Amino acid sequence: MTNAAPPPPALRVEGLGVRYGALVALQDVSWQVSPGEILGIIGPNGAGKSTCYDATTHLATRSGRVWLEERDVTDLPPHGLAALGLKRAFQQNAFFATLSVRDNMVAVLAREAGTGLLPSLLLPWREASRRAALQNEAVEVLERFGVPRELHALRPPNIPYGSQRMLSIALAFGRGARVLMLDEPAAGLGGADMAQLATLLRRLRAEGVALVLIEHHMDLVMSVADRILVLEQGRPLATGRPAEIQADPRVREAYLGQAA
Ligand SMILES: Nc1ncnc2c1ncn2[C@@H]1O[C@H](COP(=O)(O)OP(=O)(O)OP(=O)(O)O)[C@@H](O)[C@H]1O
Repeated sequence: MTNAAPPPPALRVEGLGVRYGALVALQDVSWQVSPGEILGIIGPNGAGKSTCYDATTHLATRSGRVWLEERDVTDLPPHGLAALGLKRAFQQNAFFATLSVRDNMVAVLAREAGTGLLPSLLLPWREASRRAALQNEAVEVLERFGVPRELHALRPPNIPYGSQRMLSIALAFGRGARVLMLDEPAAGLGGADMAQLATLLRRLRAEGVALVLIEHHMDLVMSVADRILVLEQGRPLATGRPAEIQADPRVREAYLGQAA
């Protein structure tokens, strides 16, 4: 038997720290997530979960280092990280409210496909076939993320809330992600939508995507996550498998007890 080295994590962060003036919002936070793994990040309100995302995706001024696979990407800007496959969906839905669901998706796919304006102007027939291909791709991605075809011509504010959340994730994923970071995707979702979300997360994991999930909805995070990191007051409190986290008295005191 050979002792093959384990594959590198899809994303690794080390010693992340963020200050807002005198407030230390995040201090010495390290974690990693592998391809085909779901890491849950939980903690009480104000524990630093979203700040941890901002630090990872370089939306905040921070200390520490970030590696995507084996590449040190600490100094890359957020769009540079996204171009390498580190994608993030935000807590608030963010759409172009005046475009249809499908055209929102087309806009993301077109940006990622990155064809310049000049070829479009000089070769209009090529532009028409490119648009048709993007529209087909948009329909495929939307259906894959559980946004049914009958909603594609509507504007996002006019579709059911559960579909809006799935659309947000589809828009973040775009043409693909190595690492997908979701910030409270289950917020406001009811039973059937929650089940659909859990199925989607498991499917993406099975496809090899590394998922990071900030979530207050304990049933969801405990049922889908492979490992959980608990933050409290900007610091790591515990990491482990869901059952270990649920049994940890420090966590129960800091968070689960409070949530009960
Ligand atoms: N832009 C900012 N300027 C100043 N303080 C901030 C800023 N963003 C976050 N904070 C503070 O940093 C701390 C961590 O906030 P953060 O939003 O990361 O917590 P959280 O764990 O995501 O909370 P929640 O579960 O309520 O979303 C809080 O004390 C918050 O008030």
